[in-house]
Amino acid sequence: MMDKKVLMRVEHVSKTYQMGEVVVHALQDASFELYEGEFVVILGPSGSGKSTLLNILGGMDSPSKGNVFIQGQEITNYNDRQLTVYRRDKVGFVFQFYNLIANLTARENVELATEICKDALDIDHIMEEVGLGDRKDHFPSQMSGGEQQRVAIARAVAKNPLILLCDEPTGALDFQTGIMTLSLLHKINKQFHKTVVIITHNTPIGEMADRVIKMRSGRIVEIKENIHPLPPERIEW
Ligand SMILES: Nc1ncnc2c1ncn2[C@@H]1O[C@H](COP(=O)(O)OP(=O)(O)OP(=O)(O)O)[C@@H](O)[C@H]1O
Repeated sequence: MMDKKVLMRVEHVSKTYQMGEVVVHALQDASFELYEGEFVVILGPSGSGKSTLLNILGGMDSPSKGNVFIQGQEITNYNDRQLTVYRRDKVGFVFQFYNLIANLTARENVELATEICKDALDIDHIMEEVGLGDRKDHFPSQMSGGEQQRVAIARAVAKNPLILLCDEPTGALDFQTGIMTLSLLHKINKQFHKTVVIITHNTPIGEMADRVIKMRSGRIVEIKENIHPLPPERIEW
């Protein structure tokens, strides 16, 4: 990384769930920073706390302990209204199963997301950038899984967020389409200088990241920097 400007800081964050008599430690004492323009993969097996961490980063959940900052502002102090604005304007979400609205076209899906946020980018430009310039008027059911995921990525990017949070974005796709999706996220990361965070249990995806945060049983067990991240096209699983 040339310029390591801190975008987010996570300090001693824990999350516990009370399940009757049992306390589940979903996340224990996580601390790390995310830099501007960085590509980060959070890697870990099922149940290791990845979604819990991503939900906290995205302001969808709050920690039981610890503090989270974005650009020096503490989001763990935000009230509900401030959290709504944070999720709406600052964070782009990409999910495993796309979560598109079935009765809206690709373009309308993107448009809807941008209508509620402040600094949205030009929709048609973004649709071109994700390779859907000629598919804008298709409905989700008329598109392949990979195309639907590209709409979801366009929707997240068009908001012009500070950070893109992606939850198993290749989880529902075959290998080839998965690689194309990762290439697109890589391009968005470089071209738009957006911080991208992917959570996955798929180890090889870590090879394309600037840094890999490894989790096990609710804890960060390793943070590894890749001096030479692999181009997504060279990843295999
Ligand atoms: N709302 C909840 N109530 C109770 N326990 C929860 C809740 N959410 C998560 N957990 C527990 O916290 C732990 C971490 O879950 P989390 O979903 O963060 O893991 P994950 O790494 O994202 O797993 P997966 O890859 O399967 O989604 C698990 O033991 C899970 O059962």
